[in-house]
Amino acid sequence: MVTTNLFTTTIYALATAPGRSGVAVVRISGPQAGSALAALTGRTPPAPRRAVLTKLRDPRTGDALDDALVLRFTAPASFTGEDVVELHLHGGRAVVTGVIEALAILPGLRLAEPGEFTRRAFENGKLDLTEAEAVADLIDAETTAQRRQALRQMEGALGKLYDGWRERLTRALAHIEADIDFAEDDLPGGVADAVRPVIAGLANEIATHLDDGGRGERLREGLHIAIVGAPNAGKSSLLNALARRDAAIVSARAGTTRDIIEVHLDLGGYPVVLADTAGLREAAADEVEEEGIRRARDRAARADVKVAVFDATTLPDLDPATLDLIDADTVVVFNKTDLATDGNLRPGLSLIVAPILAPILVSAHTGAGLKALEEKLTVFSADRLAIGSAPSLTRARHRAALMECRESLLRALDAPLPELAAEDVRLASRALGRITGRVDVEDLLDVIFQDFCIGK
Ligand SMILES: Nc1nc2c(ncn2[C@@H]2O[C@H](COP(=O)(O)OP(=O)(O)OP(=O)(O)O)[C@@H](O)[C@H]2O)c(=O)[nH]1
Repeated sequence: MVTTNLFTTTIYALATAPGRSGVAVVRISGPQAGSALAALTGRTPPAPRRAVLTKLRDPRTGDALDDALVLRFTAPASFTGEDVVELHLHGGRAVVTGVIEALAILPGLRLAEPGEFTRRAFENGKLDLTEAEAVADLIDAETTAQRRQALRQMEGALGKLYDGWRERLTRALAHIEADIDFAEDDLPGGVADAVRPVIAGLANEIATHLDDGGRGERLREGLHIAIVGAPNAGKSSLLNALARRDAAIVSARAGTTRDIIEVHLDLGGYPVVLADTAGLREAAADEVEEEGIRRARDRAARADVKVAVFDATTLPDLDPATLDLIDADTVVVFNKTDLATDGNLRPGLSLIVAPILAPILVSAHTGAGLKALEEKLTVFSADRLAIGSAPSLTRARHRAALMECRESLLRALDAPLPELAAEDVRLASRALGRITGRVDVEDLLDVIFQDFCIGK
């Protein structure tokens, strides 16, 4: 990775959300940042890291643009590693537009691309790639658990773990290469006994790290929960009650929901994508409903957790198609308990015997039992998403690189010649280096940083 200042152009962008706000921050980064500030204030820039209230003027007309708080950081002690200026403006549209237009005419300055500030921070050696990704995750974090994971990764937890592994591989490689250089005879034989446990141990650690149920990736995206059940069981009503808004259409006509309806919820700090699905029945009214049922089954199969809804008024009959979908990842719900009788509930409850599947009695109409349902879903979410003491990988690209690394290590252990083992260890080390961006990642950068917004 390059650690000197690479860029000759200076970039600027609104770093806060567009639109009207109390304060809007425009960020400028690059060698012209200080002179851009001088052009707007008509004075020499203030001392670094001291907030100063100053008048900003259009350099062409002298027109006052704002009374702003300005802050300057000098390279390399800044977020990007370059000279950086932050203009804390009054967040009116005309103020922001005036300042952006004034910056646009200054020589050597241009509007930043999405993610370009963070990309410069990476390219100037201020962040590794996992930390840069965590900046995007922190900005996107909608729940407490997501924020915690992003902060931990931004502070370098994942990068340090992979760098530590890479260091161990570098030492193992040196050992293998020394064996090759100093071997008296050209005897066949793979990895020396001294190095073997290091490589095998690391392959095991990587396997454990990979075998985490995808919790880091799921925590970023949200746990997928699908509500399934017979037509008219009250699935849409339940989704609306949990979302506290009318996201799905409710009607007394069976087969109302035809496609998947999704809502994003925060359940006890965990992000959840709750999906309403078409009611399961054999005889679909038409091909649209048939397709809806196919999608419902598909969603149920892919969901992390299912909520199987039964209409309590039809107990002790249990819809067989819904029963079929129940497994250990299912929360069973008897809905419409406001209408159900003892004659329905008592025999109904005795039907589902596994304690983990104990039905929760709810009424989407009165709200009875919804708290218990939310609590149960929160327990399921915590079980699948809670972050442990070791950091979790958070992206498919981390997973792919770690699998590649592990495969190379296993090959190294089986290699018939030390030269071949050395090559495999080199490949393993390179796979780890690609996660943190320590080696040849030029092709990845556009993909990674395009997910950022402008100004980040
Ligand atoms: N009394 C009572 N009625 C309910 C309850 N939940 C749903 N309903 C009614 O049951 C009917 C069907 O509700 P929906 O939420 O549309 O059921 P659904 O399972 O989504 O139906 P499909 O879209 O056909 O699969 C509507 O008339 C609702 O008002 C409940 O807890 N109590």
